Amino acid sequence: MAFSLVYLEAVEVPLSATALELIAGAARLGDPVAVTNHAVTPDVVAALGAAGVSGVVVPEGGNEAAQQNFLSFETELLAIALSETEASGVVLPNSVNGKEIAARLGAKLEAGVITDAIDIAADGTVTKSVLAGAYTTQAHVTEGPLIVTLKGNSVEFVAPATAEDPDLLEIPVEDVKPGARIVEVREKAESGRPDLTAARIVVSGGRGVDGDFSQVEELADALGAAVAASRAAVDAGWIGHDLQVGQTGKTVSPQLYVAAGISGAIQHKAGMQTSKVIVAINDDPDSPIFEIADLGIVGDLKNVLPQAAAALRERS
Ligand SMILES: Cc1cc2nc3c(=O)[nH]c(=O)nc-3n(C[C@H](O)[C@H](O)[C@H](O)COP(=O)(O)OP(=O)(O)OC[C@H]3O[C@@H](n4cnc5c(N)ncnc54)[C@H](O)[C@@H]3O)c2cc1C
Repeated sequence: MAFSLVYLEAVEVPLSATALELIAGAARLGDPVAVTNHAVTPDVVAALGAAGVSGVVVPEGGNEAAQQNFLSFETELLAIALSETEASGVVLPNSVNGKEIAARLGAKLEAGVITDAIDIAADGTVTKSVLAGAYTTQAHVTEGPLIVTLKGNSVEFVAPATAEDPDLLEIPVEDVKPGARIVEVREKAESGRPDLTAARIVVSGGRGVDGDFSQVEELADALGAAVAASRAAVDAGWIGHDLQVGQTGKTVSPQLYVAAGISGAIQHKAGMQTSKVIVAINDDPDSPIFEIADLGIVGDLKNVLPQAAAALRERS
């Protein structure tokens, strides 16, 4: 049987559900060989063997270089592991880092990359859920080994009847020349507001805020709510990406979602339409956001938001 690689970001005993699902995904393509960017203990190797992994690849001499190299170290490690094992594909987690490594590896090897996979078939056909789950598509790479990032909870892991006794291969990773260097790490200041995905109330602003989130924040603070945003507001640089709601942002389902100056594009709705009560504030009465709103206020958010915040403060 041909080999496949599975990239594991962290491996410890017991193996996480994510690691086991990734191993199961890789096993569809071949005999799985685990690759990780740090040294592993014998009990980790044994646990990987029990999960059906036939080989474990780690960097020789540890991963000190990995800390400085913005994932080019991991990319290089996987590229060498691919050439050593002649694996038919690499399965990575569908995380930010997993996708970044997949993209770098694809560019380096001129190989096809498929992200957001929910299934992998033995012939390399990959199933993806797209447009906020509205469609399922199947894709096949046409160049190089298959590089795929697999979403969590999509492939079931079944423990093999017999454990493997994996070989541990330490690969020297050289010549990783960083194109950039981290010069300072600053902790983000706490906003004091609830975490967006756990908040019971969310006040969200879109392009309609026109660069000024202060009134959105004022209403959020009067309600004890989290602040969120549409992608238009995030792309304009008015607020951080971590607060984006929607298909390519966070999915929220609070008791109350206030959408101010947001038109209600399908990609935004994908992240908030299961909210219990939706209040929309928009100056265009024909805006699609009103189709899903429980309460619609047609008006300029610059008038509506401060009035709502003042009324709430009077009550408290
Ligand atoms: C692959 C893909 C993924 C995407 N992922 C996301 C995602 O995760 N999240 C997301 O949000 N979008 C996403 N988008 C973008 C999405 O299609 C929309 O472009 C975006 O949601 C629009 O943001 P908006 O509603 O803030 O802006 P607009 O659509 O421009 O709407 C602004 C609204 O504000 C109203 N308005 C203007 N001024 C005022 C005022 N003073 N008072 C009251 N109302 C006012 C306008 O009437 C309008 O309805 C994605 C798009 C693609 C193609």
